Amino acid sequence: MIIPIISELPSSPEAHRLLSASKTLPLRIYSQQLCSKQSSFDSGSIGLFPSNANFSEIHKMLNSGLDYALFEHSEIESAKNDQFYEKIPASRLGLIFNNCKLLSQFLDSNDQDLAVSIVKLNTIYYPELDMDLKSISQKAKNLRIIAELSFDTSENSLELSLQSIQALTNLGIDVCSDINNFSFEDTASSLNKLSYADSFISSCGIQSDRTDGLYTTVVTDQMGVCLGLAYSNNESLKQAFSLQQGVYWSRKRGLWHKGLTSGATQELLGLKLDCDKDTLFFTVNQKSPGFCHNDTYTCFDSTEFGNNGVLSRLGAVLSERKENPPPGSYTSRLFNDTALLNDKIMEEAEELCSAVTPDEIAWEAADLLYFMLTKATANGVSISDIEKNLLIKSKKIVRRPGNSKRKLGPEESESSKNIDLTDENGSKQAKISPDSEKSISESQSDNLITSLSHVKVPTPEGMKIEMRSFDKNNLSKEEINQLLQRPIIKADEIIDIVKPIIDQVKLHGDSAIKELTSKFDKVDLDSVVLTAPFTIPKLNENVKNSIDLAYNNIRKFHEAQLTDPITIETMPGVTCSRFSRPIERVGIYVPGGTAVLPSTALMLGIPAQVAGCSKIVLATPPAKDGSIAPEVLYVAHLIQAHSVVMAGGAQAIAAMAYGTETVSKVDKILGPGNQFVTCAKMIVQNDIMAMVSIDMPAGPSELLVIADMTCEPSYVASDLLSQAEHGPDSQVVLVGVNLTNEMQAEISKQLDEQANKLPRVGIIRHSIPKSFSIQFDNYEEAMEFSNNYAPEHLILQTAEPDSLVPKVLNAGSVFVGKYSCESCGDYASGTNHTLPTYGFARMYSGVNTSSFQKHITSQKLSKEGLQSISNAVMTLAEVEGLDAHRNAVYIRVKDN
Ligand SMILES: NC(=O)c1ccc[n+]([C@@H]2O[C@H](COP(=O)([O-])OP(=O)(O)OC[C@H]3O[C@@H](n4cnc5c(N)ncnc54)[C@H](O)[C@@H]3O)[C@@H](O)[C@H]2O)c1
Ligand SMILES: N[C@H](CO)Cc1c[nH]c[nH+]1
Repeated sequence: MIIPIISELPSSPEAHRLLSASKTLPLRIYSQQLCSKQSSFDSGSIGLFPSNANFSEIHKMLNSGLDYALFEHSEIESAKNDQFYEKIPASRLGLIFNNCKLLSQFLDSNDQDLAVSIVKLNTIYYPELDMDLKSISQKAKNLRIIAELSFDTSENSLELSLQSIQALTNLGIDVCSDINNFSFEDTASSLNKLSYADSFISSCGIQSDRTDGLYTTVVTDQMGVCLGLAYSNNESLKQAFSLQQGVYWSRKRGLWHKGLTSGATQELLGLKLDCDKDTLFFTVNQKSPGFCHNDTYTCFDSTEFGNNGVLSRLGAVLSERKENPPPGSYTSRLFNDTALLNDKIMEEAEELCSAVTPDEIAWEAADLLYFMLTKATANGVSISDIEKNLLIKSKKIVRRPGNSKRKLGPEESESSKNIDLTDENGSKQAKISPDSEKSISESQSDNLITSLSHVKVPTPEGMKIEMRSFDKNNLSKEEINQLLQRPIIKADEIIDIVKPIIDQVKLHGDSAIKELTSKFDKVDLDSVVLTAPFTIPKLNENVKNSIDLAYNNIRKFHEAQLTDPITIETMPGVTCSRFSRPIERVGIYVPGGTAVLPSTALMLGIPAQVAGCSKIVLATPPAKDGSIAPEVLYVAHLIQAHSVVMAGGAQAIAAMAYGTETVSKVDKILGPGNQFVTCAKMIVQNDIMAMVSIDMPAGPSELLVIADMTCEPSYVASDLLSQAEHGPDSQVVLVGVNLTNEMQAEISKQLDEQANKLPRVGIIRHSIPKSFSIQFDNYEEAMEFSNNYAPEHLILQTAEPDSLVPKVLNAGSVFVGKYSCESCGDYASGTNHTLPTYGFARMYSGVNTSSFQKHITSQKLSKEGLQSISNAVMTLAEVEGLDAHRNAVYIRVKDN
């Protein structure tokens, strides 16, 4: 390929055109002077330097994307600079030799690897006479050899020069020459210049493998999205190169300047050949609507970009929003509100740091990408600009150690026993001192207000795992209110994911469930439902006995919740009663994304069975091998489930809400789950067509422990960890009543020690920094805080825990005294573990027997009863202007 040498900035339109054409070629050489004017380099840039050049400058350039640094070999030799070869990495070094002999000698005597060599051929070159060059090209297999032609520009010699270029190309040697030796003008030869387009053709070495002699041409955009296939020949290629546009050879119509009539032109950005030089690769900036004759962006997908081009599409949409902001567009709002955009970037970055599972990480990374690209677009930076920088960074020869700018080193925490949560901008979030006096200065409090409930920085490995610690005496009312809040859930974004899933299941039933299960759970199901009787693999005896014990206790407690009908005579002859009836068809969701939960199957199935529901449908995600855990199947058998739906997430909820070919429709759906499950429950509950109700909205698990000086520190720590291990968003709270610093330090030590021995310590490193302890002076204040927080689980580890129970106003379930650990309630004591979270304990109860029942009232009035109530009913009906109501009484009493 031809490699132009560029020594000065273009001053004429022709020079500009030559320069921009040079940038489409794979390589170009810049003088030192031009190199020092560039802060970053396009891919394929080579710099020409004297041997006494400042090496730190050259390093900077290599770090900024310069591909190779070139030096005159003779200068290095004469400078006797022994360390020269140590200064530039061999893979980025090139040497210029004055003739073939010198290069040959260098190759024979020097074990120095080179990336590039340039051999100066000072006259018109006749390859058939130069045996040296032939032998060098065979000898130097891994070395790129470039011949510098000093053209004889007399008219006859120009033709010879083109022949030389072609002959060198055939030897696998590139040709470089000063860009001023070329011209795009038709009259190039009369100007004593070489035609740049002809030189390009002669040097590219393309050969057709087709009978019609055309060159297959792959066309992509800057992001590598394939737009389609076209054909070229020498004529079209010359046009493409000289116009810097997409010009091809149509097999039907001949020369085809893409978009000349439709306006969908292409700016040519890059031109290269494939490995065996029979296919061209054009990189273009495609103008709208696109490359395809069907007016789509690519020829391969009717949806414009297809899956491969999602980032391209996002880039295009962002640019479009910037140019033509539609009213009410959120992106346009971000363009105009830099502070909001910066806040969103920080928020999403923190969420990405907190993400643990691959799904969460992909989700959060996508959010962050959107906001990052919005910032880039707002400032005129395109995705290909970002890619260019990634490429430059990948070429760095000197790298920083890669330490974070955040002060989170273990040494620092060891020495100061403080965690200094300094954010990327250097602003303090909160200074935490577990063993020393807690204090939050005035100046910190502003930051604290935004960060108290939203600390998302996980504890790095090797650092002490500890909760943030506060004293209510150092906090304002507003700060205490901040602590009571749970993290904000991004409902809109989750709805955008869940709604299409529900619609898909509604529309395509079982086949949609199979498709979604394959997508999200990576399981290909043959059938969606297992129907009773179930085939249960043999269970370990101890496991089976434990499930049986739990079943009996939970059943006893839930049977006790069955209520007798109420019958009462409100007035003589007026009898009112209330009785319960089971909800006939119920769906119970047993989560299974990160853990198998037979205990949740017990907690939901037993009250349903006790209530007498006639059809219990259990849904749970299948394991990777498509099976359902034997423990869950055993529980399904114990609770006499009608069927097991082998699906999870929103698709399982939709299937039970609407029914499919094999999944039975239900009247109520109960059970916990992740944000997709919860969102789907909320959506189907609001769809009148589904006619389905739900138990309650659910969120990540929570626990609040109230402890005084009589508590056992190791028990407190173990309880906190038992809920912190559920998920990265779980929150645990220690409410201390007059705990000394020593006691707090002991609980903190126990927490760290126990956490580090747990297999789920990775999750705990996320959940514990989101958790906190807070100290109060008395039980009243502690209870008030707990009631305002409304925890899912409340543990009382105090001297007289029973005395605090009457003061509990809001909580899902209470665990009284130091032996009542929360785990017992999770599995086997008898109470239910499906409980309201997120503060919903203020108005919701946990799942219980009545969750599976409805209560029906009835009444019976005697003649006397009607007589005695009639005046009141008719008067009130009159007040409301509802005469038909009044008349129904009047017609009965008028004759008496
Ligand atoms: N409050 C309680 O009583 C209680 C009891 C047990 C579990 N939990 C909670 O339930 C939750 C269980 O969550 P889980 O994820 O382990 O199981 P899950 O069964 O709730 O969710 C798993 C399903 O989510 C779907 N899903 C995953 N990624 C998705 C995506 N990107 N888009 C759409 N759908 C996707 C998949 O279909 C998968 O089957 C946890 O938060 C846990 O703390 C609460
Ligand atoms: N603690 C959970 C309710 O928040 C339930 C559970 C299931 N398995 C263990 N625990």
